[in-house]
Amino acid sequence: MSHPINFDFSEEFARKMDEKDPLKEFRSKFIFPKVDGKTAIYFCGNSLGIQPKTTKQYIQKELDNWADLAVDGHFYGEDAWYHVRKKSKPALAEIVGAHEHEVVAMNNLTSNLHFLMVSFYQPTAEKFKIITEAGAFPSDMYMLETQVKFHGLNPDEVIVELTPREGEHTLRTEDILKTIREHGDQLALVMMAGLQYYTGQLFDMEAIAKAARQVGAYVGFDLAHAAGNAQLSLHDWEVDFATWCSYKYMNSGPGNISGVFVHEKHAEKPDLPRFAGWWGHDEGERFKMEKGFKPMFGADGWQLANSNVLALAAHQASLDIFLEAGIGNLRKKSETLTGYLEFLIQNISGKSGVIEIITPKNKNERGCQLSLLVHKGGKAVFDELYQNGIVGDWRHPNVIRIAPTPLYNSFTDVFRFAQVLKQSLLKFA
Ligand SMILES: Cc1ncc(COP(=O)(O)O)c(C=O)c1O
Ligand SMILES: Nc1c(O)cccc1C(=O)C[C@H](N)C(=O)O
Repeated sequence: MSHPINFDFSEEFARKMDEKDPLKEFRSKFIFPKVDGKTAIYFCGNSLGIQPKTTKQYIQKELDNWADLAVDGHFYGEDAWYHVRKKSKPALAEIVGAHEHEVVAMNNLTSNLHFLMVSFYQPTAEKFKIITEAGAFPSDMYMLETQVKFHGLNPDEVIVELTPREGEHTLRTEDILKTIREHGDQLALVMMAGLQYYTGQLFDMEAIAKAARQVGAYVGFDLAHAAGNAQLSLHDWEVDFATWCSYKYMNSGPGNISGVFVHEKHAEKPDLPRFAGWWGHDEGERFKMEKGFKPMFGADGWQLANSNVLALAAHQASLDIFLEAGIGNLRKKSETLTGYLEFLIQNISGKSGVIEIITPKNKNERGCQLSLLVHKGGKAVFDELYQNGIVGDWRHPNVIRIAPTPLYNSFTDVFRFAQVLKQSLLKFA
């Protein structure tokens, strides 16, 4: 069992923590952006992860293959593109806690949400409701709203939003489960974030999946903020489906490829509705160019189009770093790093309460991100942080999100952030 760490306020403490950090070398594998010509302290991996130094070389290799082989690159060479999707599977399976046949990298997150809804939202007169969290990321809201309308239904009658109790910022698991049971008879689907983008709350996906199953509803998660951040066991939790993006904690580049998980219990259901394309069709017969869609086994059967090779190359550069670091080791450091950030912020805000951390205190209910509700001078405080080279993000109306990532952030980064925060509060709050 690991011992709790006695955090302290000195720079010396941060330096010592960095010295003994078993993952400290990983920082040097990344390129840090600059603010006003100076290297930034980057806490925005929850929006866009930074670039691994190896990304260029991974992409260059595929550019060379393309230049040298052109169309032959699909079938020849050590990394023939026809099978390129297989390469990312071991790392993705480890990151989300799945079997390799349950995951595949493809498309973008919002597109995948729509495609998975086609399979897992089949409303009937009896079972038609969808439970989701209130204040979900807008793309998810628009996706649900338009999916419901596509079935000729009224979103106000179908979508049940989970809201925190009066005076609280996050959801209680017991309330989520109660809502699932209350709507059980009419519930078709629970479709929500695994980790909420605004509050940083990590939901108890295992309990939610179990409750949904007990009332005969499917369960799917948007893991944009959870994949590569929290430890996940999608297979064991019996989640039906999930999807995520790779440009946040997975550092694969702006807008880069998404991933999907489909539980193996759905691996061989050719009759499950889906919007298909040739890349989901049995790969042994794909080039027969015949009528009659035969889905591939598992998540691969949800692919539509041939793989985006350059996107996958950038993705792989980052996944290889993840495999080397190990998701368990990353999570261990992450808990300590975020605990340290919390400790320093609480001390700075003190009795004034000018900063309220709305992310849950319990480490099992959060990832690396802390969401700071700034009660006074919020935007000015945020701007001051930025002018001092600290990159977090501002989320309307009054939240600063700070996400120290275990791959490339240090304890000293967190210490420096706290110092600037203290100055900024003195000036503006
Ligand atoms: C929770 C969540 N859902 C959806 C999206 C949209 O993702 P994309 O634009 O990659 O489809 C994001 C981030 O932009 C997100 O954080
Ligand atoms: N993808 C983004 C973009 O192109 C511009 C600005 C922000 C984003 C994001 O990904 C936002 C992110 N999902 C969030 O949690 O705020």
